[in-house]
Amino acid sequence: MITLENVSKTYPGRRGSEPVQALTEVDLELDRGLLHGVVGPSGSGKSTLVRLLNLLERPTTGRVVVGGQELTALSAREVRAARRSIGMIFQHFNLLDSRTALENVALPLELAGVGRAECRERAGALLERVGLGQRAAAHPRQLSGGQKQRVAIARALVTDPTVLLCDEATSALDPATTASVLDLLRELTDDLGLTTVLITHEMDVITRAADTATLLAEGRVVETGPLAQVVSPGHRLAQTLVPRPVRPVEAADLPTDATVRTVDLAREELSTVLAELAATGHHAEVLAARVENIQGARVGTIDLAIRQGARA
Ligand SMILES: Nc1ncnc2c1ncn2[C@@H]1O[C@H](COP(=O)(O)OP(=O)(O)OP(=O)(O)O)[C@@H](O)[C@H]1O
Repeated sequence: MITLENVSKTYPGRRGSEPVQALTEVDLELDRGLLHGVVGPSGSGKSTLVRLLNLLERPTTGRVVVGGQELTALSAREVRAARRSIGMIFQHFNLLDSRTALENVALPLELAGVGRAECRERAGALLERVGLGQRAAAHPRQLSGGQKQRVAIARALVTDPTVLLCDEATSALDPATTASVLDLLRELTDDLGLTTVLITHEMDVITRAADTATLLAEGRVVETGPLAQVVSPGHRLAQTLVPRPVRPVEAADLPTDATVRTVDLAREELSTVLAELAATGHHAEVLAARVENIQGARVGTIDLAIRQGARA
């Protein structure tokens, strides 16, 4: 559905400084109808990558193919037409405060020349779909962050796109609102058969909503694959996404003569560690643990207190 082939992006240097290599030889296949998460530290190229998918930025080299159409081979006019099948939402919503929620959602239809009655009807139906039917007449300043993002989602979907791009769409929201917006994106992806690409620096966002995960570092794809696969032992993403105990182990937690051994389920099996400890005559006790089930894979960490000798 979305293919990046050997894509590199270099920005010209600002005011005489060196050019910035934001992406280097990126190859990526994102299947239709799934929610794809892209994570990576600040400056790793996430925003650049998502902006290449609707040619808000042009790659320096390489091909971008979306829905069978090679965007990088189209004229400027053809790109504008192709963008109608690609919706986008942003961290700061980008709504017009002079317009009501309904008028914001209707804007892309107005710009496409759709008649007033149809604009209102389609925009109204989408506002209902995102749970804001009652707030159609409100202006953005009268809405909460989560409600504003729902309006932005409705606006992005009003032209019936097949692809939805989300650039840090939950980064300005509190955890509970983030969860409800992610659940909505998940639901819309499934119900409308969208291909959704979600860029984030928050790992929880990926584990809650995504079908696949891609890790970027310094402009390169380090790892990509189905979520259940990349959280299993031996994967870089497993180490990044793995939950840690809420509170580190403190000396007061520790029985006398004990040492702490942290078992990272992304790297090793608990049963193997326990068997090895038993074989060498050690006794293990759980001090702290945080383990989650991510699409059938158990990930997390367990802090054990280890003592020589069998249980007293
Ligand atoms: N328009 C631009 N001109 C010059 N350099 C840019 C431009 N946009 C991004 N960059 C640089 O390209 C690199 C990748 O930036 P990008 O915004 O894609 O990363 P990111 O992973 O989204 O970071 P963040 O999480 O901080 O938003 C960075 O070094 C950044 O400074």
